[in-house]
Amino acid sequence: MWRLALSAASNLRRCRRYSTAIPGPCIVHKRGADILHDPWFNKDTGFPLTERDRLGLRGLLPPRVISFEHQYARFMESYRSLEKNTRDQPDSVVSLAKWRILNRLHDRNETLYYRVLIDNIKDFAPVIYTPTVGLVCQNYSGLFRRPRGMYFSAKDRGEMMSMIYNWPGHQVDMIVVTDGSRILGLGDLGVQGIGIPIGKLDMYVAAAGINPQRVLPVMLDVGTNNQKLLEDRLYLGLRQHRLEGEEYLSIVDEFMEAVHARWPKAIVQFEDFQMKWAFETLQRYRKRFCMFNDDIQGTAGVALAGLLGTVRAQGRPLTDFANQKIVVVGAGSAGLGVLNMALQAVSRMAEPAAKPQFFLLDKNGLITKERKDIDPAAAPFAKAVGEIEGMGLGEGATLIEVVKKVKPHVLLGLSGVGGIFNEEVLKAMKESDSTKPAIFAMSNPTMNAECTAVEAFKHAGENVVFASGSPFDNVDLGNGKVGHVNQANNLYLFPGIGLGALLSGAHFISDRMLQAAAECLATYMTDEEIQMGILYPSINSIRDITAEVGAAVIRTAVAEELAEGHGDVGARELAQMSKEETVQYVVHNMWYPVYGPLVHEK
Ligand SMILES: NC(=O)c1ccc[n+]([C@@H]2O[C@H](COP(=O)([O-])OP(=O)(O)OC[C@H]3O[C@@H](n4cnc5c(N)ncnc54)[C@H](O)[C@@H]3O)[C@@H](O)[C@H]2O)c1
Ligand SMILES: O=C(O)C[C@H](O)C(=O)O
Ligand SMILES: [Mg+2]
Repeated sequence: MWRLALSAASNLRRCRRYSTAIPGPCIVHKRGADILHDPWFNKDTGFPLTERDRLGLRGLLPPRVISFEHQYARFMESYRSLEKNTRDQPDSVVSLAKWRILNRLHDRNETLYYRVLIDNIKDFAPVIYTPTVGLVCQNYSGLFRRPRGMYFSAKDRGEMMSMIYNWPGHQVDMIVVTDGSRILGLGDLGVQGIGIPIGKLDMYVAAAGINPQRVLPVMLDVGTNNQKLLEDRLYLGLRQHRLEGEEYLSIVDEFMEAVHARWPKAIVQFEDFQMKWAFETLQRYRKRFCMFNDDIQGTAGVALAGLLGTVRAQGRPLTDFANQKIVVVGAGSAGLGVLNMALQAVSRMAEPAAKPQFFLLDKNGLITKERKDIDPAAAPFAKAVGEIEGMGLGEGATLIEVVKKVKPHVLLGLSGVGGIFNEEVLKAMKESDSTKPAIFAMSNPTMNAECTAVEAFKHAGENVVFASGSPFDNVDLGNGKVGHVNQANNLYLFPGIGLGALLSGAHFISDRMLQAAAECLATYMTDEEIQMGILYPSINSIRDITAEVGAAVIRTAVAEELAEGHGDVGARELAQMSKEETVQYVVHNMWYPVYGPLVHEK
């Protein structure tokens, strides 16, 4: 039954390539230059003669028809020559030049753009995503040429319900929204933070096969507290300090209601909100809308999968996770998200009396119950002083003191502070109680990483398991040995969480759906890979892992009776699918960039 629905769905999808959600003839209603200027329809020199004739394109293009493959090769050639020609220039200049050439293609021809992105994801992810996206956000006002996505500002109060209809796409499946208040580890970048939703949604298209016509990057511009930006004459956002309290929430409320009114089934991913609003909005909306916070929940799942991998790497059973001493540096949305999920995992796998050995530090050092004005979200992880004074530790102990005294199995950074795992701290990790100590320097972009891969292997020893949020090259340890670098980045989960939630039709995203996503990622790697220190799959197989994660999310939604189905495939059909069939169903729903016909053949 669902197979029928599947083939109907895939026919419809082919049709949708050019006709949005409306079934019927796959014919473009635009003509002439309007088609060439629409990146969704544009094929550049690839329009066949029949289309040139019938769509009023004759004479608007050079006469020779160039195949898609040829166009692809031409683009890659210009990209490679740009790499060659900029070899001696500073990294930031090269990165921005690469971003520009990709962005220009994105603006002109989406089909070709997404194909080169999918096929070269390992090379291009660092350009459209972390680390270059950070640089792009920092320079956004100067780089701005064409708008992408939607901007709702504090000045739009009361107007959002009508503004949302200004978006030209009929259907939106996936929205990534930010208020720009904590962009990677770069702080408050105001309206310039729009680069993050754009980059995340590019990953949604590449990894999850979300149709690019159905994605919507959103900036909620409620002002900025970044004085430099407020004084920058090129700054494109509101020149006012950030709204606070109820004023702030009323803007986010209005936006969420407008989105829900127009696209009730769209998934909304909150991204790079400062901690207080990250937690507050998650709590406020998570049962009312199908939404999640990637920095809290996506990051947690990826980190947990990596942490379970480090237990396997030590040759220990997974239940030993409960005994791992984990030092988390950074008590923000990401660090607390990780600890909350790790706590849930411990309580699932260990004796009820098991006491997780988590140590949490923020900018004021080790957090204990003696901490004044402790953030309620951090309170469950604050150490009782009696528990640690025997180790010679107390409130506010420094990172080096904690590492020396605790001898942790894992040192995990989500602090946003570059280089905080300095030589002394890394050397202290040599005394870890683990045979394979793990160092996770998860802060982004690269310059904010707590340490580099080279530093970790050099100072903490060659047997460490290393992961970073932004990519580093593997490290040559000499004698043919390689120090493997893992990218512990939420990109391994958010596309599958979003796609799984969408296809399940669940009206909210439950903890168990998120746990299923993390467990799926954790079990993806073989023992052999794990032994080599490889905790996550290659980013080249991101579509594959996303299909598995998406299926795990759907199956959990079904098991929890939250799934309502999507399109032609109802809850009952989802429930009848085997695990493999669910994966196939997800794969079938992934959009893939090819030039489709724009006119009927006669
Ligand atoms: N790899 C990933 O997938 C991933 C996901 C989410 C966030 N991140 C990164 O994590 C970082 C933090 O994100 P967040 O949302 O939690 O930010 P946040 O602002 O909510 O939290 C930052 C935390 O770090 C602490 N901190 C600051 N300076 C410190 C110091 N010197 N020593 C110890 N702690 C210190 C702060 O007190 C705060 O608790 C960012 O760089 C972000 O890019 C990475
Ligand atoms: O954007 C990323 O690369 C990961 C994460 O969401 C972050 O905020 O750093
Ligand atoms: Mg983020």
